[in-house]
Amino acid sequence: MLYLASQSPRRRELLQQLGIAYTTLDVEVAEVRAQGESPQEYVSRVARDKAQAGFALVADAADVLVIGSDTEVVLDGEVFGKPADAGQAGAMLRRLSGRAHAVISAVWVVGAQQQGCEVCVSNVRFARLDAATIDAYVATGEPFGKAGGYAIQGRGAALVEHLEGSYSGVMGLPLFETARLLRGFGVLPGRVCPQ
Ligand SMILES: Cc1cn([C@H]2C[C@H](O)[C@@H](COP(=O)(O)OP(=O)(O)OP(=O)(O)O)O2)c(=O)[nH]c1=O
Repeated sequence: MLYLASQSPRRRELLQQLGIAYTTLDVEVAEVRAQGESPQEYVSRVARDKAQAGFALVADAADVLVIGSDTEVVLDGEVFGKPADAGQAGAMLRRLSGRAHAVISAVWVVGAQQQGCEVCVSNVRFARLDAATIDAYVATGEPFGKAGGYAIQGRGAALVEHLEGSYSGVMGLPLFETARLLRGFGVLPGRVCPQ
């Protein structure tokens, strides 16, 4: 039985693209970067925490696998989570304007016998945004609940000049990496051949 430990509608929608049956679990984990933790270590740890919190809810059932994922925007070593209010959203978008940033997405699969993870890093360059563009975008409400205060799958697409990496990873669940991981657990058939 496959579970997705996520309340994110984007992740639920993305996982459906792989054509596998799964059930969602609502988990709440603290997203606080520990001292000395690199952005990548932090994102991976939070994704693992989510998968493990989900696993704790269903561990009694047989053959359980739980997916957990986390996505953060990173600029100059600083991790941008989800903006708490319009002021924070505007400040994040001003920082991202005219520059490239990394979007790190980690996915963990946790089972009783086995666990594994993949981390996906994409590079996103924003166009230079004037104050009116930022204010109008924040006013749409789209930045809320999104790492870095934008949604590439929504109106935020108009801010993104260039993407190198994984579109699904930026959106919240890197599907190539997730599928590769699930093949390793026998949830999907076949395997990805080395180059
Ligand atoms: C950069 C970017 C992020 N996001 C979203 C994906 C994630 O939902 C969110 C990052 O927050 P997360 O903390 O990774 O996830 P979440 O709290 O929304 O969901 P859960 O922990 O229950 O799984 O930002 C987009 O939808 N589009 C984007 O372009």
